[in-house]
Amino acid sequence: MNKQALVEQIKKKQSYLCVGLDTDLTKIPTHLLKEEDPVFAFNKQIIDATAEYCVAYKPNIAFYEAMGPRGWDSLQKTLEYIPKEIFTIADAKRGDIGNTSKMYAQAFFEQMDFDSITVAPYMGEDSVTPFLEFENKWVILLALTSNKGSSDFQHLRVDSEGTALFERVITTSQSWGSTEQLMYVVGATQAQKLQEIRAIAPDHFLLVPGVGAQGGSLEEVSKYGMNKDCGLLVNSSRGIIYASAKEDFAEAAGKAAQTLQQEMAVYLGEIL
Ligand SMILES: O=c1ccn([C@@H]2O[C@H](COP(=O)(O)O)[C@@H](O)[C@H]2O)c(=O)[nH]1
Repeated sequence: MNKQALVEQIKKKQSYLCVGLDTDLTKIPTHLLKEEDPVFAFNKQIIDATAEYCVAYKPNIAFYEAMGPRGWDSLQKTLEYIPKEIFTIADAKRGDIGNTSKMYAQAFFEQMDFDSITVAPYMGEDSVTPFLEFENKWVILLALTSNKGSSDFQHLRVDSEGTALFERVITTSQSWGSTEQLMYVVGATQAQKLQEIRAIAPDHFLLVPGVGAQGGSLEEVSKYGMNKDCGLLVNSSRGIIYASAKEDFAEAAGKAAQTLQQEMAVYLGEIL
């Protein structure tokens, strides 16, 4: 999907919500365990209930890999079920020597037809560029993550001017790909850094996980992170898909997604 189509969806739906499909067999309602593919049965109902409120879905690949071949099958069925106009993110956090990254890129962009993949920047340019060789496919590079451990490396000062490693990741990688194919992950729990990030990356889309279960503020993320195109995809996984553990789980997920979308419409009203 290209940037124009993504921005059009955001305008049309008045939403920059990404629903995280982190489907865990131990957390889904027990009546679904009788289904032939409980994970797909769960995801299907979640997608039906939330599609009108979101512009992206982000299955975290770990939840599917953890189930072995059955998990990959559930992932493929889920991907095929997602409406074509909705942006898809393989949250896989890959990246390796170029020769291997090329294979990861083929797996997620050709075999599975995801629109984007999250990539770790740690191995540098030649580990990232193989993912950038696919038309209308996106790399979402980890910049400043939402977890506590982000302070172990990402905030380290890398020069005498006090530049933080996450800032260097952003400035250096900008020459690897355009704003039409490169986004950055910035955790919602790091909203206080968003103004600094916008100063060095005014035009890139940011994928912002951490609203909901991790306590990030949608208001702060929107206030400091939006750009002229919106420029944000804000993810919530557990806060939406496990809004209820009972038979009404899909209805509850739809309501949780709608609540976030309605708040987003207010913030979007100020710029689009
Ligand atoms: O910095 C990061 C990068 C990725 N994630 C992923 O996003 C979702 C968040 O799930 P919640 O249930 O809404 O907390 C999950 O897949 C993480 O692996 C992140 O949280 N932070």
